Amino acid sequence: MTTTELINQIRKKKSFLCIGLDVDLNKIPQHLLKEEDPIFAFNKAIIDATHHLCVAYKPNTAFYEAYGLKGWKALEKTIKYLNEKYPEIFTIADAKRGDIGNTSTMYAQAFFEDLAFDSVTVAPYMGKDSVEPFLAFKNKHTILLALTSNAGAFDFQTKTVEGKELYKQVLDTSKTWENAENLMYVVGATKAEYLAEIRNIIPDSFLLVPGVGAQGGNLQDVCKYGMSENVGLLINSSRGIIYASSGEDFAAAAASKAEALQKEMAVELG
Ligand SMILES: O=c1ccn([C@@H]2O[C@H](COP(=O)(O)O)[C@@H](O)[C@H]2O)c(=O)[nH]1
Repeated sequence: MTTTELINQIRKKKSFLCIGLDVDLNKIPQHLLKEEDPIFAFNKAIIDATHHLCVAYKPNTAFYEAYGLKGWKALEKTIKYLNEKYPEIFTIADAKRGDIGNTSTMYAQAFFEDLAFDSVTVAPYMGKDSVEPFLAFKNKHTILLALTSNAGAFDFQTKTVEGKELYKQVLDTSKTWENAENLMYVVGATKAEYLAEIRNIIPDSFLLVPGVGAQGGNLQDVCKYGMSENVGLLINSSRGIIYASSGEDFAAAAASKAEALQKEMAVELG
């Protein structure tokens, strides 16, 4: 999907909501456990109930890898279902990959070609040659970790190196890489006060913003400091939406949580 198509979807749906599909078999409604593929059954119900309220879904691959082959198969079925039934949806594999060049190429093939995701999250710390193999894919997006939502972000990302915070070095340096137009960045909603300075460095780039909901980030603050002319935001909520109820009504309950966020987003979009 191109960035222009994503922006059009945001305007049409009045939403820049990304729903995180972080499926934990201990948290999904227990009646689904008798299904042949409980993870896919859960995802399908959530997607069917919420697709009109969001523009993106973000399965975090850890939640699938944890269940071995059956988890990976459920991930494969989920992305295939999204691509076939809801091709207008932007898809994010939250996999946080990145390695030496030839290995990164294989990761990129896995997520962009085999699974056919629109984007993948990538860690920047192995540098240019670890990220450029992802950037080489046309109309695919590499979402680089810039300033993450967790407390550990302060261990390295905000430390000053050669007169500049490390996350700012990531933003500045990555802009010079080949096919940098295919970059987006992760900035945690819990770090909203950093967004104004981040926008000075990358005024137009799309930001994936996790941390609203269960982690306590605030949507209005993110919009105040982070919204760009073309919106430029995908705000993610995972647990806060998908585990709204553990009963038979789980999909409807998820839709109502998603709708509450979508309505707040519509206000922000004006
Ligand atoms: O900085 C980051 C980067 C990624 N994440 C991921 O986003 C979701 C958040 O889930 P919630 O349940 O809404 O807290 C999850 O997959 C994280 O691994 C993040 O939280 N922060």
